[in-house]
Amino acid sequence: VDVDAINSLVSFFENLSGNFSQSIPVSGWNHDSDPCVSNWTGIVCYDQTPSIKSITLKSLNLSGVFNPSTICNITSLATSIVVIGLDNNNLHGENFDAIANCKKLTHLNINRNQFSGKLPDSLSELNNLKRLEISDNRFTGDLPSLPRISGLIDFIAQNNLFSGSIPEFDFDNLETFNVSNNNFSGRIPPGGDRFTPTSYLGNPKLCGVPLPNKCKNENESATPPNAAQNSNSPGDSKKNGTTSTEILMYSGYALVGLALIIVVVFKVCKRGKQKEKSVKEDVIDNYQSKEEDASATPTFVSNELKSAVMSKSEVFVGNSVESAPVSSSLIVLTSPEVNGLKFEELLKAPAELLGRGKHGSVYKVNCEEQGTTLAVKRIKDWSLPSNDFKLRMKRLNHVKHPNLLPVVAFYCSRQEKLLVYEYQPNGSLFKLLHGMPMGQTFDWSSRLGVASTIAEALAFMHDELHADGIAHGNLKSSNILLNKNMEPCISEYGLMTMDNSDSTPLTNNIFQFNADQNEFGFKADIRALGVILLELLTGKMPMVQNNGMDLATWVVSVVKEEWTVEVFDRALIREGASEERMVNLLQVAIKCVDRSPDSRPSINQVASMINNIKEEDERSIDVSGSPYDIRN
Ligand SMILES: Nc1ncnc2c1ncn2[C@@H]1O[C@H](COP(=O)(O)OP(=O)(O)OP(=O)(O)O)[C@@H](O)[C@H]1O
Repeated sequence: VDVDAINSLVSFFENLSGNFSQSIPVSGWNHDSDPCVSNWTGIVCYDQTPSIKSITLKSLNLSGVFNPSTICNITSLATSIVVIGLDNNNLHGENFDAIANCKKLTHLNINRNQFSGKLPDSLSELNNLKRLEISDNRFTGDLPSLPRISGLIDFIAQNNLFSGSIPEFDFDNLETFNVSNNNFSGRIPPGGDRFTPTSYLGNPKLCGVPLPNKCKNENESATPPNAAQNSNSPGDSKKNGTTSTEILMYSGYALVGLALIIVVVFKVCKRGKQKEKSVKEDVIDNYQSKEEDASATPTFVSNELKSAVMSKSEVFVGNSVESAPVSSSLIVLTSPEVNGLKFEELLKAPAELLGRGKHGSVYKVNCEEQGTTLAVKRIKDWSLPSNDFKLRMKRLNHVKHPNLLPVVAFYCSRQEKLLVYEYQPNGSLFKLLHGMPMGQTFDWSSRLGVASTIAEALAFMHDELHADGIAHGNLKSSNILLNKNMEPCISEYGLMTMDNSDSTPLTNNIFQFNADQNEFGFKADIRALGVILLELLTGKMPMVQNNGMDLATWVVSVVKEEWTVEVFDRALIREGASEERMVNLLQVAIKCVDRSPDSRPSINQVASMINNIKEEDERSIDVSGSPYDIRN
């Protein structure tokens, strides 16, 4: 790297760190070393030519000034840098418009800093920009004409103070778009409804689809459904000038609403009184009415079940699967956490809905007596003979693996089927991958660790249960839960009907397998694991993508076009994960999702391929490799 470039980089860093007034834990960034030879912190260089490819200095508590002129006015840097990442510091901006000279820039990330004022118009001259992240700052004023950047894929600008209207982006080209929590006003431009309301929420004067508040007319700004009519802020003259017809109309609505509320309250009171009466007559009714009282804590089961249980109250504790009659009893399997658990306690415990899946709902239930928190799954539409169910539970109860979440108790009657698990406090892999706040990273080695752990656990289960024909049947990232040590655990093994992603007809009864279906179940698990690997690699959700394809089909089509690197999660690219090993894992995933079940590898082959990649990753001291291959 030439001397001019080194001097400029040093002054760039001086500015960032407030002229070295802070001590920042970085190596290099001095006049005496070469950024590419001495591996300056946050610098990635090209392989062939010793020039700077990316500068990433995030979360270093830098509280000086980001002055792009120091680097973008130096030709050798301006024509080589593609990534600038400075997120999560305390930086202000200076000479920001010089950023336009860094013409090769594809990624600019300055999320979570202290930038204020207008975004410079020159930003829209960055023709190569693909991802612009400026969220959580204090930018004000109109957005520059960013739609001029034809290749922009991600625009992340939430939590600022931008105002004016949203420019007409080419929304079809955007993958991520977020302008929530700003002061934008007016109609959301055409095509903006490709994104969900969360991309726009928190802009009270914004209107139109996908937001619930409709625009009044062509040029009108927002009319939020519950907008306070007494707003007297400047610019609200239209609202203050509400016509008498409108006042009459709103009063009419209010009167009708009031009448409805009175009728409902009257009915509720009447019902409450009737209940009160029966309370005195019947113990079970007493229990029910208490539960229905508005002040009672919500629980998770129906009142019919409660009465049935309260009247029968059979509870079997310990390893009682063999001996217990199945109907109307909670069968507590071997788990020290829930020993002594009584069904009544479970039923009465406060419950909170965690989510509804295809096969039922899951509740978080706090059992104070046991000092434990459980997750109870209520299964819907499960017409399985109780004895088959009991047999399967018995078999599954004998196969234990540290990364497999066991059922700790279950209940099975004609009315209800419940599965009880220990509550896992750290959510699911799905949430970790797709529900994390922007910028929070799930790094490559952790992803590889998760992949290998799941594959190992699945291999163990397949080995143990192959002869019984019990595959997982519903493997997906929302069924991979993270325990208190953040280790992945497979949940719901062998309990559900299969997710029929292979479009092969299946029986409804998971206990009546023939040989082909047996094999099919295991092969379906391999495909499901392949999809999880693809989620880990791409960071994308498994469902249908914007282009109408599911994740596996999309990845395979991109790879066929030889655009392999395009599929990887940008967070991994930014982090500098080894492209070679990502490609290796991608190859494993593609084998797993092969359309033909017979062409898919066995779980032992998959586990061993992933382990090899992981071991290679651990061995490598990959400090000089170029992780970036961003196509221009
Ligand atoms: N033991 C548990 N601890 C913590 N959260 C759990 C537990 N079991 C399930 N959950 C969470 O509860 C939510 C609903 O789970 P559920 O299994 O019903 O959904 P799903 O996996 O999307 O669908 P399904 O399994 O029915 O096809 C999910 O977010 C899941 O991660």
